Amino acid sequence: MSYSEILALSRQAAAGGLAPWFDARLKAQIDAGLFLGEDRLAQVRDRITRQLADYRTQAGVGTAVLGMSGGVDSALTAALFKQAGWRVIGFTLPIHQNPVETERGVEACEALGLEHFHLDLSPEYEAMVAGLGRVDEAMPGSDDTPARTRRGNLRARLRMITLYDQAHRFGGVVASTDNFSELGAGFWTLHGDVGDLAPVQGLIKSWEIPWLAREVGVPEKTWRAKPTDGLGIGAGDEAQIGATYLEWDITVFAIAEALQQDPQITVAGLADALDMGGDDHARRILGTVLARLRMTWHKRVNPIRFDHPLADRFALIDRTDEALFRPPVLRQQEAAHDHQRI
Ligand SMILES: Nc1ncnc2c1ncn2[C@@H]1O[C@H](COP(=O)(O)OP(=O)(O)OC[C@H]2O[C@@H]([n+]3cccc(C(=O)O)c3)[C@H](O)[C@@H]2O)[C@@H](O)[C@H]1O
Ligand SMILES: Nc1ncnc2c1ncn2[C@@H]1O[C@H](COP(=O)(O)OP(=O)(O)OP(=O)(O)O)[C@@H](O)[C@H]1O
Repeated sequence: MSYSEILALSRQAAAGGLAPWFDARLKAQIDAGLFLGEDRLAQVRDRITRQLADYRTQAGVGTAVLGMSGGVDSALTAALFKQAGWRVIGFTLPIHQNPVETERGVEACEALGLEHFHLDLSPEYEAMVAGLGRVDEAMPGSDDTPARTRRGNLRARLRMITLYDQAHRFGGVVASTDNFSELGAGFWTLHGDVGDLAPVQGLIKSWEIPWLAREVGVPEKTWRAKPTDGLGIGAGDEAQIGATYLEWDITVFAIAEALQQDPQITVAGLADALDMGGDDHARRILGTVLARLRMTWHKRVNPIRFDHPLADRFALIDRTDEALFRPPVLRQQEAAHDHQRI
């Protein structure tokens, strides 16, 4: 795998390359196998496809619906389902969208051989914003970041209402398109972005997502596109997150490495443990990453569950499902076995 390939696919090269600490760290992480080589990524792709195919036959469900935004995550997710033999139905659901994004979504449906529906949800969105205005004038009236974020989340949730309705109509499931970088950043909307099966949730956005997308036939225009939430909140994902996806992924891996070396490490001790010295840019990005992780931990365990005070009810139902009902591809033993195979 080439270092320059990672820089190109992550779009970091176009942004002027990496600052010194990130550059050195990326090279070390490539050597340590944290950034997977292309042969390993091909195995990852095959395993995900196999799991999706097994789930399809074992769970007795073969149709997936998903929103096609014109971005790489949805196109890759659709392609993986399709390769695993699913019927895949892509929905372009613009809400005051830049038409270029919608066109890319349509093009990806065509290139990947998906069935396609188009439904402009702008009127429904406007009605909802106006309706909320009856209890809260900020919703239609304010243009500050909190109001824009709330309206953005509303857009994501309106799409999800639509997709769940259509999944029911077709007797299928909603494919989830979220990735590992977004998971860490809390960069998705609760009850807006997360569907039923999430095949790319473990993959990093800077490298694994675009690499796999290119491999499985997602149009180049899409895997090269600037990542954007398309929710009208800010100027693209990276501007909103405060780091490029490559910087984000390197930093998250570095924090995990530091924790592995010293499980007692504190947030205050991280910059020194990571040898950031006087590199202000690296320290600033580390601060951004830590702040986002801290602000969003709860989203990653949503809903926060409080067990029965006198009995372990969740373990009880989990053991029952695992022993009697869960499709074999998801059972712990099978997953562990499958893990060893690759
Ligand atoms: N301590 C706590 N414990 C448990 N739950 C807590 C909580 N604090 C807040 N919450 C809950 O969390 C909610 C906030 O989370 P949420 O509603 O998700 O909203 P939010 O945190 O605003 O997350 C959405 C962010 O993701 C971005 N996004 C959205 C959609 C797609 C994409 C994309 O690019 O793919 C990105 C969007 O730009 C925005 O920055 C609160 O309203 C509250 O209900
Ligand atoms: N206009 C849209 N039409 C249909 N679905 C959409 C639309 N916008 C967003 N979505 C759905 O919400 C998910 C998250 O949105 P997001 O904008 O992050 O797209 P993406 O596919 O992740 O691409 P990227 O982040 O690279 O732009 C998408 O994957 C898609 O399933």
